[in-house]
Amino acid sequence: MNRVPVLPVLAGLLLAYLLVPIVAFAVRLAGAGGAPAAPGVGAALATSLVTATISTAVIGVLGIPLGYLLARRRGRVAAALGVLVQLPLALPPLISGVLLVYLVGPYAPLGELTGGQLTDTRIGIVLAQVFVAAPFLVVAARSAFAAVDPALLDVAATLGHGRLSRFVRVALPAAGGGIRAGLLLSWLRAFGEFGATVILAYHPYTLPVFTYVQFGSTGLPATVLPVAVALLAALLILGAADHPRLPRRRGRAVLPGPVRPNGRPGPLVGFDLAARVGGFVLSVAHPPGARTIAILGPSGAGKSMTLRALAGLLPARGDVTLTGDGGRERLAGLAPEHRGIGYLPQDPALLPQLTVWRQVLFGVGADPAVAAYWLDRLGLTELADRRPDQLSGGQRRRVALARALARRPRLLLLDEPFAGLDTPVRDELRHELRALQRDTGMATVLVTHDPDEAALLADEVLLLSAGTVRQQGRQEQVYAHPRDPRAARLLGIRNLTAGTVGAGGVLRCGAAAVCDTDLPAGTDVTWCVRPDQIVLSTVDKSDGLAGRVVDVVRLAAFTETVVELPTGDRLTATRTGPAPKPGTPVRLAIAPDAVTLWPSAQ
Ligand SMILES: Nc1ncnc2c1ncn2[C@@H]1O[C@H](COP(=O)(O)OP(=O)(O)OP(=O)(O)O)[C@@H](O)[C@H]1O
Repeated sequence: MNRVPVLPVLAGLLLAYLLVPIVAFAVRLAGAGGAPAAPGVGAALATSLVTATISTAVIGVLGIPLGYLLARRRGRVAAALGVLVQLPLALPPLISGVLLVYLVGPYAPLGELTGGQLTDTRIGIVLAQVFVAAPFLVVAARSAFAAVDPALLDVAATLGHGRLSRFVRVALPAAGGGIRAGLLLSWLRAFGEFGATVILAYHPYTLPVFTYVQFGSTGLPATVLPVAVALLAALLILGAADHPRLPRRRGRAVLPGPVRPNGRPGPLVGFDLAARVGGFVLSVAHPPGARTIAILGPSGAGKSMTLRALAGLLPARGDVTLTGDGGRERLAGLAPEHRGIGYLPQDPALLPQLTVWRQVLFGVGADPAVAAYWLDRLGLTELADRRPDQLSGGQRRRVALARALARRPRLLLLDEPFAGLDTPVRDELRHELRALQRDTGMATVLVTHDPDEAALLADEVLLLSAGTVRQQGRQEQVYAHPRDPRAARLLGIRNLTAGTVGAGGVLRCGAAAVCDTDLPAGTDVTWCVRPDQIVLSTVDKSDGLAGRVVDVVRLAAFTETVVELPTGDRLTATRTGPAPKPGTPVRLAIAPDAVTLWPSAQ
């Protein structure tokens, strides 16, 4: 049995219902050999075209900012306003007209003030059309602005763009498609407006009012011409709006000679910040003494929030200080556009409509010669005329970096800048950033999950967990002496093993002594040793920890050998030479001073 194609049938039914009256009208018109004359139809059409266009302009100028603000604001007031602006859509237009009489009618204050000019004039028609048609634009603009990636606006702020500039240069182009659709709907609604207009401005006739008058006085035949004119005008406008927009042709970017920015060392960074977002409380501090800081921590620890607070994008109590040649500068209270801080969020947040070259010049005060230098340095010069959708992930991140650097920021904030990139690109970019830090002395705060990346790119490490600092200090110091097992885990330190201090303060693992401690016997501890500090041997020795190889992982530069001890604990040792096969009995020698231990109470 053939199944009925349900969806096409349903869609076809509605389509037929929408189109058949128009087709029937066209057939009738053709059969009659034209439409009888309708004196005044030209003037009515002109009135409708002019007033609909003026109304749409008014709606655009006022409604686009309203849609933007409604999309950006949260809370009950914004939600209530969002509902209220849609009210004219729900009201019968006649009632909208009656309501408007209370505002602009001849006996209302505004009507009296203007000598009755607001009714039965073209102004009256525009007022009626704006009231009824504005919600179409506001609703469309609001959802278009709500869909704009907030990271675009954040980055624009850190690139020096104030509120108005962010609206005009970032939000408007990004929401352009939705706004255009809203403006078209508003125009069409204004063009076809009848109910409110008939109450507020019966004269001069608009096309719908003219048609109604013709129908009432002479009957259906007299409406043929106005109906034909209205259909033609609406079709022409719809056709023009649907016309594919030709891509703007731009010449190739002409880059100036690159100029290397001066290499003055950046400021020392310090901060003491507290913020609350929803139920999450952030409290982070770092004394001003470092130029390159890495923030490490598990997912959800508050790392990105810390960067946003540093950039001024997240309201926070406390202060950020930059200490340089000119003394100590406090940033508290400064808007992000005035902080002079470069910010790279997890997403590169490139503006979709701009080429690479325009992208790197987007920052306020970006120096073209310096921008050309960074494009060259980051291998992007050949890509200067491409748009973001024509770039790879690594290239996009490079562009975002060049864009931030073209403004010569005092401090660069990087939120997991290399996450998701493949290993060669990640390594290349990491080393590029390290070279950049070395060459320019630029201050950076880097958020990362990767302890190796932190070690490569920062002198200081800040370990964050659940919104608070667990440990902070010089990178080598923190790596050598994690404060507790949790900090060790955050640093990616392996070989964390539980044990108990034995007689004479000796820590044993099974029968073998690991190291001496000054702890009383019976103290439970967690101890660790770095994999590269374990010497693994297969010769039959009596000293060291006996165990059996359970796994061998051959990495590019070395081999990891996982050894299971008689206690069931597993230790990993790294070596560069060949590794014993799984199952081989081995001995592990550990220098006592390579062991770090923490009493379990910590
Ligand atoms: N708008 C919000 N409302 C409520 N809680 C939020 C909001 N934004 C973030 N959070 C919470 O704040 C905490 C910190 O978020 P943050 O983005 O700083 O984490 P993170 O350390 O950068 O994590 P990741 O490494 O996964 O990016 C998280 O627990 C998150 O769920």
